[in-house]
Amino acid sequence: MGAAPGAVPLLGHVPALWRRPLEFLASLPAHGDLVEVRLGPTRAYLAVHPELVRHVLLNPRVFDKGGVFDKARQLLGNSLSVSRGEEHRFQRRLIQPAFHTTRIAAYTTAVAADTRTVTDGWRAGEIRDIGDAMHALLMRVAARTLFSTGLDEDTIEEARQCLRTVSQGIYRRTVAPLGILEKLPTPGRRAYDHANTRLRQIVADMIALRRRSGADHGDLLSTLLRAELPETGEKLDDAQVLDQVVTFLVAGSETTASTLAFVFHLMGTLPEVEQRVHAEVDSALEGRTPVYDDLPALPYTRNVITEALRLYPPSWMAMRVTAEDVELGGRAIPARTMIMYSAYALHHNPELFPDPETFDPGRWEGERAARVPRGALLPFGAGSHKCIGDVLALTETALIVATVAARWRLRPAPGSRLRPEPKATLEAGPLPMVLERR
Ligand code: HEM
Repeated sequence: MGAAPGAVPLLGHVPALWRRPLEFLASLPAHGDLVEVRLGPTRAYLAVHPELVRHVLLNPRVFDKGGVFDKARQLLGNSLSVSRGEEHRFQRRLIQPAFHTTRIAAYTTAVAADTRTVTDGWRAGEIRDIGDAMHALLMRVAARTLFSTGLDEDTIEEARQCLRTVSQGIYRRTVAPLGILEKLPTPGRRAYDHANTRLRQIVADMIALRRRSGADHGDLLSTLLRAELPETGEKLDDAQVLDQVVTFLVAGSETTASTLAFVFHLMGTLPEVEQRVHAEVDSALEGRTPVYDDLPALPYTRNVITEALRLYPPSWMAMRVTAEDVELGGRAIPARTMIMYSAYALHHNPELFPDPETFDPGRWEGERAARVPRGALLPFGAGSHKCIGDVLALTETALIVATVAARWRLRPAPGSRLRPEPKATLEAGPLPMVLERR
């Protein structure tokens, strides 16, 4: 157990966390398994060792999603991501079947077609920002997964703009940076309120429409509206479904879009990786658009995605608050102490991943994959709050990568450089890429 160096008077490590959070977090494993970080007058801890992180995440009663999540609740309602204890168990049991693999195969039947529709609008030689392009595509895919064909183009684009504003607003009001600066006046409050109201209205309209028609469209919304606990027959009411759907949009869109942007950037800068993906996609698909059942034939593509999630985990940091006095990593920690864990710090720790800054999809093959320590790879968290959308996100990502890679080669525009931006999610930042037809 050690303390992070470089605390400044009064603010402690807040300036370091605020100005260069990724570098700061990645530097902490050198100081112990549990590292003390000073947030102004408050002591917080970063759990560094994967077993300590697991211990924190597998004991949600003691390491509670308190504090910041109370604020998130005002914004997201009492949905899966913010509920705790009994309420969370109830919601998770109701909702989990909606994310069963058999459902995911059905939700994702149109991913490749949607990707084709979007990329058919691309022109060879033009330059597009890959982050923007993937966000727009992902929003279309998310709308289809949730609402089948229910949303028109303009509304999807409007929802996307609202979602951007809402996600950034939630981040500013809850996490950034660790609740300290949240007390400062935040510009754009009105824009946030407007975007939040409009986004919820769009989703509420879809729910009302679906209730009136009563039809099962086989999408995520239909599944949620019909979900019921077998023993009690309890269901979610419309307000609860609304909160869950908005949460899925907030939790699932930028994370998945960022992953895709990183994957295409990495492929564009590493020709040997790109060639292997192209060869695999060409031989597995032979010109067809991919579906869920094709994914087992794309193992290298999956490893590229896993390795991108390791190097640039969209959910780069999260936290818990101790509900009582506890011992962690041999240290007595009082109740109401913030315990952080960072997928970024884990994934960039040379003790866990040799040569951590190197993009190496081969880490996920055979023997080498078996040598990765338990809990070292954590892009989707762990325990009862583990990402419910993990398989959906990986499926959508693989289908989109395969569909795009079958026809396009994306090259970084001259002079562009990757500068990951740790915001609500770890974003790829501006990344103009030149589109070339294969
Ligand atoms: C690459 C894409 C994604 C990444 C990296 C990601 C990451 C995560 C992580 C790390 C957590 C746990 C946070 C914590 O421990 O506090 C989480 C929770 C969650 N995610 Fe995801 N996620 C992704 C996509 C999605 C998608 C597509 C959906 C839904 C459609 C989704 C819905 C959720 C929900 C509802 C929770 C809260 C679960 C609970 O508390 O029971 N995520 N996600």
